Amino acid sequence: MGSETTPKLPLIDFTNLNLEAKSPNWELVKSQVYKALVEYGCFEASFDKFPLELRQAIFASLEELFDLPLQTKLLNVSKKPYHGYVGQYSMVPLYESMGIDDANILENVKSMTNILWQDGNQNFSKTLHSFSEELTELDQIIRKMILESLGVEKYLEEHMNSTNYLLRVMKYKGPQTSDTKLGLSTHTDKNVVTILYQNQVEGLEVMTKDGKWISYKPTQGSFVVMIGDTLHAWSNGRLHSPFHRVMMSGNEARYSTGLFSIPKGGYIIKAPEELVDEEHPLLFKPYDHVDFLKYYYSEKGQRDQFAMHTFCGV
Ligand SMILES: O=C(O)CCC(=O)C(=O)O
Ligand SMILES: [Fe+2]
Repeated sequence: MGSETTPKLPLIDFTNLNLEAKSPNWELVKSQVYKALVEYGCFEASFDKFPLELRQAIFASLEELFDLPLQTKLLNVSKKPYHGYVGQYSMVPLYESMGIDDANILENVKSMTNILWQDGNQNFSKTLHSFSEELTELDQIIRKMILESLGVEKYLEEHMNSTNYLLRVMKYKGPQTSDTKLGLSTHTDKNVVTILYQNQVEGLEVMTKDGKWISYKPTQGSFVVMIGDTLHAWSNGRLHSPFHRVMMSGNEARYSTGLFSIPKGGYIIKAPEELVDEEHPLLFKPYDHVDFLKYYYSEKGQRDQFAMHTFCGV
C-alpha cells in the first residue's frame, strides 16, 4: 500500500556531450534519448550551452513583449495558422502566444521587433536570436541521434533540409485562485521535434502511454524535448507523440518558449523503406504537412484528437 511513486519524465544529461561519432558518451546519451522517445515521446534535457544571463534575459524579454498593448501584439501576423499572435480565446483565456519564423536568423527576429517597437528593440532581438541559435543546435543533435538509432542516418541531410524552425513564445496568466484552471488544451504537437523552456511556474503535464499525467517540475538549466506527430509518422510509429496540456493555478504568470522544427510545404513525409516490413507494416500514407494542417485547422480537424490517423492513417 502507498508504494506508488509520482511518475517523472526521464532526465538526460547533455552537458559535456562528446559530439564525435561513436564516442562512448555520444552512444550512451543516444540510447537514452531513443529509449525515452519510444516509451514517453518526451524527456527532460539538461544542456549547458546557455549562460545564466541569457536564461534570465529570455524571461525579461518575454515580460516586456507580453506587456505591450494588445493592439501592438496583434501586429504580429502571419499567413500561416498559429505562427502570429494567438490569444483572447474563451476556451483558454489565460493563454497568449506569438511566433517568430526561423528565429535562428537575426534578420527575422529584427523584422518582428521593428513591427512591435518604434525604434526596434536590439536587446530583445539579440536575446531571442542567440537563444534560438543554441536551441537549433540541440534540435539537430537530437534528430541525428534519432536517425542513427533507427539505422537510417543516410537520410540525415534530407531530413534536416526538410524543415524550418518556428520559435513560439507563450504567456499563461496566473488564474488568481488555488483551483486548477486550463492553460492550454490537451493536444499532440504536429511538427517534428519541439523543445520547450519555461520559467519556474509549473503547469506542463505530459500523458504516459497508459494514460497517466506526469507533471513537469522545471529546473533552471533544463528543457523538455517532445516528439510531434510528423516524427511519429516518419518513424512508422516507433517514436511516441505524447498528449500534453498546461494546467495553471495561483497568481504567478508562466512564461514558456517552444522551438518547433516544422516540415516545409511541398516536402512529402514518408517513412523510410528500412522502417517498413512485415512486422512493421506502413502506418501512414505519404503526405504533405501543409495539406495535413489544412485538415487539422478545419472545424472537424480541431475536434479530432487523432487527426494524423484520420488524415493519412493506413
Ligand atoms: O507552454 C508549454 O510548455 C507548452 C506549449 C505547447 O504545448 C505548445 O505550444 O504546443
Ligand atoms: Fe504542444
